[in-house]
Amino acid sequence: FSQSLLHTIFPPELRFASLKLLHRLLTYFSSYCYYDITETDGVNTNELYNAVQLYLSSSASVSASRLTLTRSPNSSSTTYNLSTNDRLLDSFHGATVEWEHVVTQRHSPNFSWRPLPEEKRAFTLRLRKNNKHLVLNSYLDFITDRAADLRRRNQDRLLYTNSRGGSLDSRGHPWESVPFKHPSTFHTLAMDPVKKSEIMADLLDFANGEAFYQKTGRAWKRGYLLYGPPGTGKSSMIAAMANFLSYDIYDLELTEVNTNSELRKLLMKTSSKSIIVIEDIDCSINLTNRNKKFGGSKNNYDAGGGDDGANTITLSGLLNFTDGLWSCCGSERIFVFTTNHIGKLDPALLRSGRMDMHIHMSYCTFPALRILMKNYLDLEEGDLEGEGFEAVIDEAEMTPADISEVLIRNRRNKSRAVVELMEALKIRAEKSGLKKLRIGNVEDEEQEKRALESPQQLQQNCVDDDKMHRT
Ligand SMILES: Nc1ncnc2c1ncn2[C@@H]1O[C@H](COP(=O)(O)OP(=O)(O)OP(=O)(O)O)[C@@H](O)[C@H]1O
Ligand SMILES: [Mg+2]
Repeated sequence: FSQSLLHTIFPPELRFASLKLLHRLLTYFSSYCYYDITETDGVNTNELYNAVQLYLSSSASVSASRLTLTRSPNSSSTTYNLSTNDRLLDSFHGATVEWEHVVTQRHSPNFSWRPLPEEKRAFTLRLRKNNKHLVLNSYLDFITDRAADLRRRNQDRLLYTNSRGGSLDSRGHPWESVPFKHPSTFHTLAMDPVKKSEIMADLLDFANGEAFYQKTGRAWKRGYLLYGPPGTGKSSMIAAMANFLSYDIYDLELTEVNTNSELRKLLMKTSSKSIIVIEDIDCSINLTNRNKKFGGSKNNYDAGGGDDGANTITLSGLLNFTDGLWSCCGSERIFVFTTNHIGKLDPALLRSGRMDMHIHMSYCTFPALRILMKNYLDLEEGDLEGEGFEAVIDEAEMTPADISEVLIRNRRNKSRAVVELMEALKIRAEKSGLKKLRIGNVEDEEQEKRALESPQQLQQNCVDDDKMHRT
């Protein structure tokens, strides 16, 4: 009505100015004030938007009349969202507020640095002016806490990966995510119980240690290095950690990252309460020389700090990622590196304070075997006594993965499982005993042999040796 009135009264050049004035007047006399919480601030995603969305989805499921329901692929939880431009009333400490979900089409600019989403989304919060102090202080904090709580309790945790190789999705995220549903827990993890409870206590200490980290001036993060042969449960351990603390996992594929600055950007886009994982760190990139640029020319040396202009990723870039100023954007982060060969790693990665805990995932030990037997076959401690497992298990050097293979195969017949496992262990123990014996003897006998044997015989021995090693 006012608009058409304006059109008739004012000449075109004054219309815009008078419209603005009218709007101001209306705002001035209105008893409400409005807060827009947009999905992005132009560059970064707005955490508050996500928090409001989650918070409203919990109360929306009961009180709103029209909702948008979504379920992402593989997820087991439904998300309720306010439909486009729909409203919802909420009350906080006796004050009533109104939320509206505003979605508008974006007029795409002719030129943009990166793809922008087609729609602009925002929540608008309307409340009475005299309740303003409530919102600015406690209501928004309340929503953020509540959302974090909800996320942890009923939403699937997420497994993120940077497999897209540096390109961003339509919302500007470098990470892709799927719901994380790995069933591994500390209960199912077969390892020395004492070491296991040490790790669990360490994790709990970390998660509850905000005040401690604050007091000591340390960034609230922790690093674990898991090392050991393949199939000893390094990946299972990471899943167990995530399930234990209810953290999200960021699985960082280093080979997909081209520059140090890309690495930094990836880090900036991780959320708190998360585990950042780099698997097989010795294989991802050649991390032997701290100063050398990988893939770049050999004469090219990095000054030591993270070099932005470089087209390659360096060890110092990686160290800055875990350790430098950037590592504490956000908080409550756990870094986990895994490797099969700890000897191949640069000492810079191993020095104290960098990776707080080095965890050796060893071949299956007797206490670990007991856990596997209990989980796979429901055999109690007493059932294993007198079977003689203790005598061979350490010698056999079988991984928990190998052992669980045997147990799965025979899970319907417990006694056969025990017998078959015993056989397998004995064979392996014999072999590894033989191997050790040979290695021990090789040095003493080598010269003697050389003197006695013909060149052909010597060659044959080498082939046999090689086969033995491979088996
Ligand atoms: N300690 C363990 N406790 C229980 N199960 C285990 C353990 N170690 C291995 N397994 C079983 O073996 C499989 C392989 O283990 P996992 O992927 O965790 O090994 P890994 O150490 O990460 O190996 P890689 O070095 O090859 O990545 C798992 O699916 C799991 O079922
Ligand atoms: Mg693994």
